[in-house]
Amino acid sequence: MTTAISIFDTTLRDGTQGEGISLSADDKLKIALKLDELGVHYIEGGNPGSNNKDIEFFERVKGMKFNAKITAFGSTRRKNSVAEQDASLLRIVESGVPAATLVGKSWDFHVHTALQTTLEENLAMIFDSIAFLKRNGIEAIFDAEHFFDGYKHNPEYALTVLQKAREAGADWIVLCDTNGGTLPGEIHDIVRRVNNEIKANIGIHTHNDCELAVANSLAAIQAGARQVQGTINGYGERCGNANLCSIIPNLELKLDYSTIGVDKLQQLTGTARYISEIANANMPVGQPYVGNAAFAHKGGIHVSAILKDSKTYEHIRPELVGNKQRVLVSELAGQSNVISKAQELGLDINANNNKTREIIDRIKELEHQGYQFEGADASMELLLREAFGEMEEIFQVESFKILVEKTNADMVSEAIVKIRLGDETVYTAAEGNGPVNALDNALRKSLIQFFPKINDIHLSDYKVRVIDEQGATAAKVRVLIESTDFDNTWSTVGVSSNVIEASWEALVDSFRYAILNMSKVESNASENVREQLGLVNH
Ligand SMILES: CC(=O)SCCNC(=O)CCNC(=O)[C@H](O)C(C)(C)COP(=O)(O)OP(=O)(O)OC[C@H]1O[C@@H](n2cnc3c(N)ncnc32)[C@H](O)[C@@H]1OP(=O)(O)O
Ligand SMILES: CC(=O)C(=O)O
Repeated sequence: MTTAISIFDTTLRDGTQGEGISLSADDKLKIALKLDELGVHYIEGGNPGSNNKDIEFFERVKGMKFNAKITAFGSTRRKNSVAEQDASLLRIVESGVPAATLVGKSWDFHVHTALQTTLEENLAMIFDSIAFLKRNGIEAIFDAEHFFDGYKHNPEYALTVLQKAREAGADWIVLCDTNGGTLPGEIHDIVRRVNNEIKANIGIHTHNDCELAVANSLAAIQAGARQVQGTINGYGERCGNANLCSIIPNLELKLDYSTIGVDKLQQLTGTARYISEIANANMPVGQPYVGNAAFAHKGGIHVSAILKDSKTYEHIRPELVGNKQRVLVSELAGQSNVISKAQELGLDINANNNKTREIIDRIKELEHQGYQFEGADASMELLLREAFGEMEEIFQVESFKILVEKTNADMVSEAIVKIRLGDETVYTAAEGNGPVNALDNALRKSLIQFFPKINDIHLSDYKVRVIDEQGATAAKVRVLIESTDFDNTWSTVGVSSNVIEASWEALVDSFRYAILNMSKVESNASENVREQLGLVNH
């Protein structure tokens, strides 16, 4: 019989205390709906005593149906006052939530220094505030701030704090490692002792200042905690909160606890990426379980083995958390990487094909020159298709020219591009706010008449990296361009000692790739041009 662990998500509250994370009420609503789909049990939406955005969020969720309990956050009443008149507690009641978290001090040092009150008054603040929530029919979760530091300095007072919260009717007592400085062994030991002393539902809330928030949460659960608080992608104050994207699968797949269930677990990667988009925070590629590289294999020896059995280099099947295996092709590749990539693209290859060795040699040579294909999936696909003779010559570049004019008021770039499509030669000119933008506009203008869907494509990222720093302004540069058509995103690479040429190379690859993929699904090119380009299936 597996033990159930309650998952308490505080992405919308403690997550927004992370530097660079700021969510509108709309964003919060979208994230709350996504978290509800994932199956977390509590969604802490914010602090209605803090700002109007959070008040708006709670107003808007009032009429909506959630499976999770929408939870409001606040602190115990102010010192020397009464709970019934405390603005923050009143806002919580007005927000109409079924559950609320109240943070209270459990470290005597904080009572003296931060609150500047007596130990007795702090106990009264905790008791009064929890009792007030309970009188208003609200489930009360008590977050014992700095509990572990408090327990280490004055265990008797820290335990009295918990006891007070319990006497007032707290439904959960959550032990917080607020400063994130406690180690897993200490957490395990202290939670076990608390569990023996206090008859209550115990929870854990950790921060990642020693990069131990996940380990500490697991240690607490193994010592008897039954609720874990954390955030998606580990967003949160300073170094962040415990990352639920690691805690949930560790509990479900490694420790045999039940949380959201193994079916919902498959939504984890999608949820993490969706929330990172809304939060406008890039996910680290190597983020465990849900990162793009969590199951990406680069070394030739690894790839050779995973093709025989994925378990050789994967601790779980990526599909269990909604992620997928990826094979990267780079200078560290062996023939297995190329075979795998070619098979993924539906190209006909086998281990004895001499082409494999030629392709690897070419990739290694290009990477030696400065190309980097692991971050340029589309350029890699074009290279492989070309090597296999499966690449239609969609258009040929005959020439391009750029003029840059500086006037008093402005700096304008103009590009003139000459390309051949089938037996037509197309000249176009376009302006842009810089030379690359002008080239992009001119190339787009010449292609759009044949492929109207080009209109949907735009550059979503443009990165330049100096490869040979010693060459200074004569150094080689690598340009990586990311393009998107809203449904798909792809990346291309160009290398040259001239930044415009490198950008042009990446730009041309991006359009070639887009048109190639359009032709597979639906092309808007006129029949005549499609015929000439060999894009028509006879
Ligand atoms: C561990 C945590 O993450 S706790 C949550 C932290 N999150 C936030 O602070 C974000 C939201 N906070 C806010 O919007 C504001 O800080 C507010 C609205 C809560 C308070 O704003 P202000 O009234 O201007 O006070 P300010 O932020 O300067 O100081 C906090 C006050 O709360 C008091 N306080 C701190 N913790 C508690 C507590 N657990 N119980 C009661 N009072 C507390 C402090 O002693 C201080 O009081 P003081 O002004 O008498 O010194
Ligand atoms: C409550 C909380 O966020 C903390 O103690 O870290």
